[in-house]
Amino acid sequence: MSEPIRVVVTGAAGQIAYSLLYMIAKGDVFGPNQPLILHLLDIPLMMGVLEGVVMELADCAIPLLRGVVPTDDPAVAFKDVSAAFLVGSMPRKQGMERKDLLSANVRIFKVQGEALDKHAKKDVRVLVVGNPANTNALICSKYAPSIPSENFTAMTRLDQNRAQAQIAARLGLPVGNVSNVIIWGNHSSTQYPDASHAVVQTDGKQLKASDAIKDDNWLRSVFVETVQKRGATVIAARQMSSAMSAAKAAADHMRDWFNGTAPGQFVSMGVVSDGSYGTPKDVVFSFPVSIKNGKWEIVQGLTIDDFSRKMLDATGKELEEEKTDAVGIIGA
Ligand SMILES: NC(=O)C1=CN([C@@H]2O[C@H](COP(=O)(O)OP(=O)(O)OC[C@H]3O[C@@H](n4cnc5c(N)ncnc54)[C@H](O)[C@@H]3O)[C@@H](O)[C@H]2O)C=CC1
Ligand SMILES: O=C(O)CCC(=O)C(=O)O
Repeated sequence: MSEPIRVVVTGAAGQIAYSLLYMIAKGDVFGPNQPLILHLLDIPLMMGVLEGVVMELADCAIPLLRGVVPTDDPAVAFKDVSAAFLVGSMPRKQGMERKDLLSANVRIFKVQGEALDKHAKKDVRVLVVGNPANTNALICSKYAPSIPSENFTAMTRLDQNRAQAQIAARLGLPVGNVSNVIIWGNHSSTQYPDASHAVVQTDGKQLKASDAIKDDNWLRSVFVETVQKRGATVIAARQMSSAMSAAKAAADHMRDWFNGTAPGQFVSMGVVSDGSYGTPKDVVFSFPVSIKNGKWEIVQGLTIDDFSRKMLDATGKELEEEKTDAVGIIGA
């Protein structure tokens, strides 16, 4: 067994963390041979609740979990961490867009960027879950200049998982038979769930998802809108935002980042854009990536048709606007 690594989860007393902590502690993310010490950050008001979470983690009796550090101090929370799940922030309520959370949440990511810069390992891998995730990740990275910007990512894996599930349901296939669905752009209702490069395994053969579905109209309308609006649909049903599925997606994202993707397979992550596919530079844009040796690379050379071009442009424009708003809020 290797030495324990330190992993921080912020918003540790909240709903997503309640599912996520167990997954991390039992080895779903860093593997069955990687012991870890969990750092749990929340706000002072939540320290009583967090104490209960710490008790439950102890009562899970998980051999890989070698220590738990509950705290309301970012300096303690980010000390020497190798991986950071930045969940802590306010979730939206019914009727809000995720960008309405910018004024409440973006300052959190400035403070946490500064704390990561001072206290975390320089190769820390950061996943921002708290909404609006893409722009929060960008701000976090800006305030952590000593950590490479490619170490900051935003979560669009939940959208990817939702998209795979929709295609699997449409074809009556297990979800594991669907791969390479792409989420482009923002984790918002402008995101572009794109099945045009997706593949499915059916009757022992690999097919393009669009050839199996044979309904391009559905793929460009109902499918896109269902995935774009799924977060709001869950809120309307649960009166709370998605949590179990968000935790699973966060675990999937970080596991693939640490372990890599299979040859030919790609996954979607919000990463600082280099302008690939004509997208705006220096916003956190979700792209298809492949991952090897802990490094992601944007998958290049995919065909972008006129429909896709419009969708990429719309979500890119929203990200540029959010960036301007965020800079305004932080500067104010
Ligand atoms: N990117 C994605 O796909 C998804 C993002 N989300 C977002 O994740 C965030 C968390 O959602 P939930 O866990 O359901 O919310 P929650 O309200 O149950 O928990 C949030 C926790 O964060 C804590 N918190 C607030 N400010 C903090 C700070 N400065 N430092 C540390 N902790 C802080 C709160 O005290 C609370 O315990 C929300 O912004 C939500 O919109 C949720 C689902 C999917
Ligand atoms: O939609 C929301 O704001 C709730 C959480 C979320 O981001 C999601 O479910 O996709």
